Amino acid sequence: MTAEPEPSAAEPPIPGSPVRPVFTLPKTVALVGLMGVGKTTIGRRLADHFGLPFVDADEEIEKAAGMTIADIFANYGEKGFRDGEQRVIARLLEGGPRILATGGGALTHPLTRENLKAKAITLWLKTDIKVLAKRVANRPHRPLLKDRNPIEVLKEHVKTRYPLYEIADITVDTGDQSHVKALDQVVAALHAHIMGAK
Ligand SMILES: Nc1ncnc2c1ncn2[C@@H]1O[C@H](COP(=O)(O)OP(=O)(O)OP(=O)(O)O)[C@@H](O)[C@H]1O
Ligand SMILES: O=C(O)C1=C[C@@H](O)[C@@H](O)[C@H](O)C1
Ligand SMILES: [Mg+2]
Repeated sequence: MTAEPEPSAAEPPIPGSPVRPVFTLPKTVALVGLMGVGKTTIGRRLADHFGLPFVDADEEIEKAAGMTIADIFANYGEKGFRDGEQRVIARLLEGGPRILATGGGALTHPLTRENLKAKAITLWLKTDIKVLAKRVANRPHRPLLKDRNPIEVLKEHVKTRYPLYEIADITVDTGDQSHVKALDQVVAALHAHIMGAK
């Protein structure tokens, strides 16, 4: 599959494209949800929309550890990874508003849940696991999928993680739509949330 080009801040709006509301985000927006749902790719577009910095917890963990996520899992196990992830997310929640893409399992750590809930607007990106299974197939960098059938892993995650994602302030089901449409949904949901909170 060819990756979609990342949006550029310098690009003019496409004539006839939907006009998205522009408003200010009072705090960091943290995207949570299963692997492959779009936290990174929609997160980048969301940051571009608001002119805010984008940070990806998975990338920051790799930078901090000086190794890939697969190697962290191999050397320290999932528990070691979650502890590192907890510290990195705590650091990323300090400072001004930004868009934060979390890792799919970040909310399994109680301190990460607490911290995200206290310091960010949490937004659960959700879509059918059949769509996710197609997206994550043949991507060897996710250690939890190594030698496993993606749909089986995703079914397990629905059972164990959906109750955790339910703590999110906002839920957006993006279906199998394009990134552009998914971004519109996310911006509209944030707008409604922030207006409702005023
Ligand atoms: N709404 C969408 N429409 C089309 N493709 C999408 C959409 N969302 C994500 N994808 C594609 O699915 C793949 C995974 O997306 P992405 O890396 O953003 O997921 P993620 O939630 O960050 O996953 P992880 O938890 O593993 O980091 C990418 O190839 C991305 O382009
Ligand atoms: O769903 C998960 O537990 C994971 C998702 C990825 O974002 C990475 O954080 C890592 O591969 C673990
Ligand atoms: Mg990601």
